[in-house]
Amino acid sequence: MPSVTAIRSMAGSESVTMLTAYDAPTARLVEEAGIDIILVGDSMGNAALGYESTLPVTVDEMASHTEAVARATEEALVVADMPFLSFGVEQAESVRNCGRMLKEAGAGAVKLESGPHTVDLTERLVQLGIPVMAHLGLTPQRVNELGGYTRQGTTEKAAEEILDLAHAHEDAGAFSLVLEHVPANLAAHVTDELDIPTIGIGAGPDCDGQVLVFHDAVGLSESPPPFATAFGNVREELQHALDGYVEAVESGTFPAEEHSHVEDALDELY
Ligand SMILES: Nc1nc(=O)c2c([nH]1)NC[C@@H]1CN(c3ccc(C(=O)N[C@@H](CCC(=O)O)C(=O)O)cc3)CN21
Ligand SMILES: CC(C)C(=O)C(=O)O
Ligand SMILES: [Mg+2]
Repeated sequence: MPSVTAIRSMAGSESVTMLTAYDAPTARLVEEAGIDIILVGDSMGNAALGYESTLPVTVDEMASHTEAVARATEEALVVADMPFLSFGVEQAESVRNCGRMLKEAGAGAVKLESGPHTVDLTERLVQLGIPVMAHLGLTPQRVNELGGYTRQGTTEKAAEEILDLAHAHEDAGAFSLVLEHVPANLAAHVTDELDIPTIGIGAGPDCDGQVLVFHDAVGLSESPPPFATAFGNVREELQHALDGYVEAVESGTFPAEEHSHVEDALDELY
């Protein structure tokens, strides 16, 4: 795994690449592509577990999927995305939940959807040896408060708040910062101001790195966010394969002779 120190040192020089993965075979593919960081995102709530949002994802689910990803990963840094209310209620409980991801699940760091309430927690986690990736801008766990997945930091006041919180989390010891669905000029400014790398999603081209949800990036999502780009059409490929399977079974062309074994010893009997 690249250390979080290696990731931190990429700020301003190399591009940091990050993608989500929620299972072992996906993690293997993502790693083979040379991705720096694999995020076991709580987006698995909607992308893989069939929930409407990320809110129902549990600590046990995150630990289980992080374990699967970590087992399949050798080179990339594995980051566990802490689910809604797994942190922030009480500090001791937050620390234990985050600690589990390193101690039991094999992650190298955790990500917290950040706000004024995560500054002290970030500092405490870093003190204990739990590296923290911060996340500002659109924080989807606040969807009920926000009323939708809308662009954040669009007024001077909101932009200043994001900049201040970015500084506060860097000072608290976060090793990197995700900026989600914010204006490109704000993201560029935050990137300029911080020493730690910024990793953008819907935040323009001037962050130190980029992240996307795997399903969006490969063209598997039915309704990807407007800021995502599909670099392939995996959904169509899968549909084609599945249609082919159904067709072959129904028409009797699968299994063919080469997929079957006739046992000579049984030939006389049956
Ligand atoms: N597959 C997937 N990709 C993601 O990037 C992602 C998830 N899932 N789940 C958690 C959050 C939710 N995200 C989203 C989802 C929708 C919009 C979106 O459609 N935004 C529109 C409409 C906003 C509104 O009015 O509600 C926009 O124009 O901003 C943005 C980010 C990003 N995250
Ligand atoms: C999109 C990234 C940043 C995320 O938080 C997730 O996948 O859950
Ligand atoms: Mg997330």
